[in-house]
Amino acid sequence: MKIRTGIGYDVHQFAEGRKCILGGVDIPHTVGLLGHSDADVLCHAIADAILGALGLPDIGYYFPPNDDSIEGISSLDILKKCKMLADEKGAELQNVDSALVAEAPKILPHLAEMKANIANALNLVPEDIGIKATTNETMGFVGRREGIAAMATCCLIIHKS
Ligand SMILES: Nc1ccn([C@@H]2O[C@H](COP(=O)(O)O)[C@@H](O)[C@H]2O)c(=O)n1
Ligand SMILES: C[C@@]1(CO)OP(=O)(O)OP(=O)(O)OC[C@H]1O
Repeated sequence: MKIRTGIGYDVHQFAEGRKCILGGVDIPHTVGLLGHSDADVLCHAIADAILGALGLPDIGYYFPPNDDSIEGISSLDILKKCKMLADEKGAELQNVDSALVAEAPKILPHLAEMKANIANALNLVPEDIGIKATTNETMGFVGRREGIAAMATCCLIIHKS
């Protein structure tokens, strides 16, 4: 048995006319997030944390940004793929922890729904999913409201030798 951890980080910029989807929740906001996918920066950081813990290549390897067939893909489906890859490796995901850095929108009112979505995609329970949010105290690109950053960690147990 092996215990492994992973870390993931992602950034998406704000853009007019896009949705602001975080943890699979379409959060009402004046601008949305730009991306080839649904641009769910939180799910992308979590996906990379899981892939890292599995010793696999990163999200862009499995979901190339130049692949037209995945344009607009739901990042919850990306998490489902990560769960499948974990299953194939005999890995049991234990928990995910994460942090969003954004001046706006307010994340707190949506936390429960976000945790439920992510837990559902990964076949975990909401208590296994940590999500924190903080502003960047007006500093840097996040502080200027140009985008959102997310970071995530995870822990898993690999049962196969
Ligand atoms: N986008 C955000 C940012 C923050 N929160 C919540 O507000 C608390 C205080 O944030 P500070 O950056 O001022 O320390 C933070 O702990 C979160 O609970 C939020 O919901 N959405
Ligand atoms: C899933 C992908 C697919 O294009 O999503 P993007 O919206 O391009 O987001 P990014 O975090 O820049 O890179 C991950 C990509 O693989």
